[in-house]
Amino acid sequence: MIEVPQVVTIAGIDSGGGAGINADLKTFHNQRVYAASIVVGLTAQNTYGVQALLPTPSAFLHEQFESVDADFAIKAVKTGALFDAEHVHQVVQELADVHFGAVVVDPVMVAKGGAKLLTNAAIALVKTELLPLATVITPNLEEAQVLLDRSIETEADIMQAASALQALGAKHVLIKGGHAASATVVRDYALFADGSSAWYTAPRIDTVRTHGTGDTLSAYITANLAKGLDIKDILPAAKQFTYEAIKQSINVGHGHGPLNHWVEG
Ligand SMILES: Nc1ncnc2c1ncn2[C@@H]1O[C@H](COP(=O)(O)OP(=O)(O)OP(=O)(O)O)[C@@H](O)[C@H]1O
Ligand SMILES: Cc1ncc(CO)c(N)n1
Repeated sequence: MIEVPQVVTIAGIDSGGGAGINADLKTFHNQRVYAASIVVGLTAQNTYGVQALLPTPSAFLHEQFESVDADFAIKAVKTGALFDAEHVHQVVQELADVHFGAVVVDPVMVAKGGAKLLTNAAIALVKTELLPLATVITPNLEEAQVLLDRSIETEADIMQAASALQALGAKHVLIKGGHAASATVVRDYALFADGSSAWYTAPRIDTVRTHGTGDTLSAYITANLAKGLDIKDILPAAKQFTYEAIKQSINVGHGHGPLNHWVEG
């Protein structure tokens, strides 16, 4: 029998297939880890945006945690869209009762089309309850600004923001620069638990086909934490994988198209 690392994603489903749990599962498959999924909510969604949301009833969310915990040897977990305060709080409580290993927190707030995937009340709980559990937190620039309630303009601001997120309890911090102003490059910044840091720079790909970029990046990180790789080796590889998945674009959908999860990892 072949041993495979096992992970779980705790997030929302995208009926359009490009983001959320759907992007996670494709990335996990690409990275040859086995993935369970705990569905926090459903979205009626396509590459234009989110048309409707349906959070999972709490009792059923609990059943999913029990089912996954009872059977699998989960080595790493990823959280994505968590919808509202009740669900954030429940996920935090459920995580305390299971043994899912490394925790990657992708504090998803808004979909590419602009729809909110996290209520304002939930944001406060992500900050106070979920963030302290994070082995790695992966906010984009807007998410970092909202979590810290400050504007982030310069690279010095980004570095200070990463320190502030670490002070709130996240072990490693990766701030993603996909939404920054530069038309030529995209720069992500990592601050590690030991205080060292790194910038990851890639050419900006001129495309609107970026549905699920953040999910793909954080799922790649989760998969490779489950394999026991070092975070400092994982992050540049995660960035490269996401870059190729955007660059080698596929002709699917009419809006913010999905990524190519068949690229070599
Ligand atoms: N146009 C682009 N060209 C190159 N790399 C990009 C581009 N857009 C995003 N990336 C990379 O993709 C990753 C995700 O970044 P981004 O800031 O878009 O995350 P996100 O906003 O959380 O994504 P999502 O919309 O899926 O939530 C980062 O590594 C970023 O550098
Ligand atoms: C369900 C879901 N999760 C996350 C995102 C962000 O990419 C999205 N658009 N939809």
